[in-house]
Amino acid sequence: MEKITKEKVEAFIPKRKRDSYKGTYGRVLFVGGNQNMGGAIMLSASAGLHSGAGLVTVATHSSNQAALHTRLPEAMFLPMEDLNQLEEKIDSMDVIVVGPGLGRDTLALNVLQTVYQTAGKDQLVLVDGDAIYLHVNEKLPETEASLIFTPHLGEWRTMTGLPLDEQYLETNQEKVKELNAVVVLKKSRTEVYYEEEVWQNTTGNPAMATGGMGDTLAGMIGGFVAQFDDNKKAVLSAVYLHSYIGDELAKTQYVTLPSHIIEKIPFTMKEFTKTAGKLSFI
Ligand SMILES: NC(=O)C1=CN([C@@H]2O[C@H](COP(=O)(O)OP(=O)(O)OC[C@H]3O[C@@H](n4cnc5c(N)ncnc54)[C@H](OP(=O)(O)O)[C@@H]3O)[C@@H](O)[C@H]2O)[C@@H](O)CC1
Ligand SMILES: Nc1ncnc2c1ncn2[C@@H]1O[C@H](COP(=O)(O)OP(=O)(O)O)[C@@H](O)[C@H]1O
Ligand SMILES: [Mg+2]
Repeated sequence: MEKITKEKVEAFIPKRKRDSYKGTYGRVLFVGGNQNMGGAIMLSASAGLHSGAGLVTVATHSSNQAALHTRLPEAMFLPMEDLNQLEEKIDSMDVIVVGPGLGRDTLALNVLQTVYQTAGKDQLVLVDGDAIYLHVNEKLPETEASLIFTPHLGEWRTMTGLPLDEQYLETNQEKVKELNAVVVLKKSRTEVYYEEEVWQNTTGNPAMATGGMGDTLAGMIGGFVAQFDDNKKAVLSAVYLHSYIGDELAKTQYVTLPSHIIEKIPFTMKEFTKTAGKLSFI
């Protein structure tokens, strides 16, 4: 098992190109947030934007529209209930993050079915939160898209049937192979199962144990894969930076809110490119 370290992540984060524009940094669609959990998808989308995604659209329940526009004017809105609009939008996206606060009802299932059916082989779908639950418990069409799952230990138990005390590296690897996907197994030292490789995070702390923290990580991963050339480097960097920021904040904060992490993402990315205090592009 390889460790994700600061030195590696410093080398992974790309410098922005002088001749670039928002389209260069990816189009990301965030899908989730029912009437009770709009905050989950807003945190996720906010994390994606603060991570550098060029264009962010949020497909969420209509009741969340005003809150989304108030909290995150940079994001575009799409009513999640309109499956035709959702299908049309998916076509032009690079990355789709689905699941935070999605719920588990019929609408949620229809939304996830639409995402799986519509996403193509050049697209990447990150499956988190309630979308993991639905993936395991409901009948869904095969998708052509590449998949990243981001389960916490409870969700991984649901996905694999493995009780916590049987979740060894080897048993996990077998399950990952069956899934044919990348798995980010979230815990105090998060593990990334990427093809044959397993990476272990070296940052993170219990001040981060706050609702919405995983939604935030999903958004960071979505934002990073949309703009990095290499998906593996993107996933590893997001996992590391999310918890690195958590560790920095925990030096002065007893508890860390997801929105505190989100605010720090652009500053920490700048620090990691070792160009702090300079306007440095390539
Ligand atoms: N502001 C918002 O809108 C927010 C919305 N949110 C949204 O809520 C939705 C449901 O997500 P969820 O993770 O809360 O519930 P669920 O899938 O039922 O899993 C719980 C089960 O797993 C277990 N378990 C959990 N962690 C574990 C661990 N580390 N190690 C071991 N076990 C662990 C846990 O165990 P227990 O706590 O009972 O001991 C229980 O059995 C999702 O869409 C999410 O995005 C939240 O993000 C909050 C903020
Ligand atoms: N004790 C801890 N040490 C390190 N990281 C933690 C700890 N508790 C929670 N986290 C991190 O917080 C996130 C929790 O994810 P998740 O349970 O999906 O949150 P939510 O669904 O509420 O957004 C994960 O990234 C996990 O690694
Ligand atoms: Mg979660």
